[in-house]
Amino acid sequence: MSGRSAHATAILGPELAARLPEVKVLLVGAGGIGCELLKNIVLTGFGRITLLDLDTIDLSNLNRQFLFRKKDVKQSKAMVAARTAAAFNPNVTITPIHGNIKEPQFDVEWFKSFDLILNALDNLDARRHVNKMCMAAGVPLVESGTAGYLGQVQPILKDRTECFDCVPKPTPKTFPVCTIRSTPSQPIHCIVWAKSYLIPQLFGEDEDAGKEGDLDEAEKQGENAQEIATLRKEAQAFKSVRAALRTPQSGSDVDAARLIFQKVFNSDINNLLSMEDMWRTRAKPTPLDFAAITNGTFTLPLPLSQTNGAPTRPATNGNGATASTSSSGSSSRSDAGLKDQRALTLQDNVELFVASTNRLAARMRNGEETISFDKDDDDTLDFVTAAANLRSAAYGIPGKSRWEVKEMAGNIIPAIATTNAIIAGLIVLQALHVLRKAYNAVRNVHVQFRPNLPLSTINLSMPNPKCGVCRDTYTQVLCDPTRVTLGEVVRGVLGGGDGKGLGPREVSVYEEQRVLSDPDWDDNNERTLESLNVTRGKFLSIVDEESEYGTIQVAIGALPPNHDINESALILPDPLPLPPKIVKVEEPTAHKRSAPDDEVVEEPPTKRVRTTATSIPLVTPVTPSKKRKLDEDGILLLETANEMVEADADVIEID
Ligand SMILES: Nc1ncnc2c1ncn2[C@@H]1O[C@H](COP(=O)(O)OP(=O)(O)OP(=O)(O)O)[C@@H](O)[C@H]1O
Ligand SMILES: [Zn+2]
Repeated sequence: MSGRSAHATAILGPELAARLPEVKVLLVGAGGIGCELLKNIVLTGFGRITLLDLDTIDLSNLNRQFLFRKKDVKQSKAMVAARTAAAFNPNVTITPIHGNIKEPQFDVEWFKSFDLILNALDNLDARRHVNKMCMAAGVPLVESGTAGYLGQVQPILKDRTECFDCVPKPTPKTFPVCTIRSTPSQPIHCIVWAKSYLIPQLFGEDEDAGKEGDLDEAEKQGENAQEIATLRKEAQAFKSVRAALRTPQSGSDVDAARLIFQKVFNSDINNLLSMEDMWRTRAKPTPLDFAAITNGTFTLPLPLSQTNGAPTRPATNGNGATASTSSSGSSSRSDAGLKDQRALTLQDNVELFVASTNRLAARMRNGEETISFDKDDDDTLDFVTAAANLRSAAYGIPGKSRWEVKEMAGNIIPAIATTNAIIAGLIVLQALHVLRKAYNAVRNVHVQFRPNLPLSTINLSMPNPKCGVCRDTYTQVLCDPTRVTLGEVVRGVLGGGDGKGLGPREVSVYEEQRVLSDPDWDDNNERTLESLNVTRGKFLSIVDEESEYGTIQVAIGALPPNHDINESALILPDPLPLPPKIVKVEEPTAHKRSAPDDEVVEEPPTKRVRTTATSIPLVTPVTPSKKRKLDEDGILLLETANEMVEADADVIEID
């Protein structure tokens, strides 16, 4: 045997090796795992690869995403990775797509065009989406993820294994709103405040979007009324500050920044201090004085070594370990270590606050309508670092370096190239088992931080019978959503019964968490799918009201390009779906769904809420839009103290 594929043929066997060039594989994500994996599959001999990623290359990717070079920064990850890896093997065709996997054109039909899907993603939302599409399309998926030294590979085969949603995922870390807004006690509280409260207030969409709703709710929940009133006043005062940021500067550049500083680090804190009750059991914060800090005369009541702003405080590195620092006099900065890892003095933080505020204000004046936090956007990261550290100083909380703030605010664990490489190798091994249909060999594999047992494998579990994703019955209609109505689709899919579909039954219909109809409410039945925003790539869930049959998930696809306009605008599946009868079982203990969060329903536009807990996974809580936005960032502001979560658990979300 000779030639490029000799080794692969020897290892894989001639049959599989001969198939690989024809296998159509979709790789979703060209980041840390994606780059390693693309290299692996190209070299293994996969011949028809579609690579999809929505992002462009960032400088911070270059340490591990080795298909990229500095000259590629800001270019599409998918395009550059495809170009680089294509050169590794002349027999490969890589089709790059610069796009979001959730876009409507990537519908079930499109997923069906692949033999295998490989996920190399970094967020739950996209993973859950691909999982559902694979369940609908019946295509095997190999799911993966890493977090620092830890990693996991999970092959997902419809009806044979658990799907990604069979086991509830931990919900992101949450904090009570009052801890964030008035009584922070840890650096993370100040970071969350800067990132999820101050930035939206100053640079977000609408001055009071959501905030008042948060406070109304907090009041209803019996929070301290005086505190709420103070927080309300605080929110009102933001209006003038927002205006200052958006109007062309007349006076000194420092003006707008100083105005914000004065408000948030002085007046607001003074207001809170006026509420004596609040400070009976906790240390009072200290209002900061802009002028005194800049001219070096400001002092904090707490020992400086314990707080940020300490002139000779040891610098901490990214792992929280202390690094050696210069101790040359009280006003010298610690220039030891990288710029990002330097401990910042109070003066440094004020300077950084002014500079970053001005940069952000300039962006707003140059036409950026809103700015939100992005860990890779230096201006917002500088702003959050400075604002969080200043707030920490006021509250006697230790400060954090820019590097640490980036980690904490971005909910990130530093990626380790080696873990990604190990995981990418394991993905290929599992993918080959799947292609061989060697289902007995397929395993969940974990990479763990245990030197004597770095890898462990787990036999695959059967699907969770209660899973609201993989236990549903999937079908597809092809239609023109501008011409077909909800009623037509639902009636069509249910069919006439007698072996031709389930037949007319009492059903409720949903799109994600939105109720579109139920047995007592058919207002939407004559509306077109488009008017209900149910378009290509989305699913209609038809839920049997009697809970006798499983849920039908109807994927909405486009009519074929050659479809005659005079023909029906709806092509129904043939045969019609026949969901299985639900076998009523006692609540299993091993596979509990993650109530109560999963059971929360979003209020539909019609003010109807679904009354029964069904098999659809419901993860979006009832929230005003602002809170929703924060949720997406991985952080929830809770309204009541009894929703309190353990205060000192870490906030890192492993996804
Ligand atoms: N919905 C999506 N559609 C397409 N690609 C996605 C989607 N969500 C995430 N991705 C991609 O998945 C990849 C995940 O890679 P990785 O975890 O290494 O993240 P990264 O953004 O490159 O690195 P870091 O987050 O550490 O800066 C990223 O390239 C990201 O753009
Ligand atoms: Zn499942």
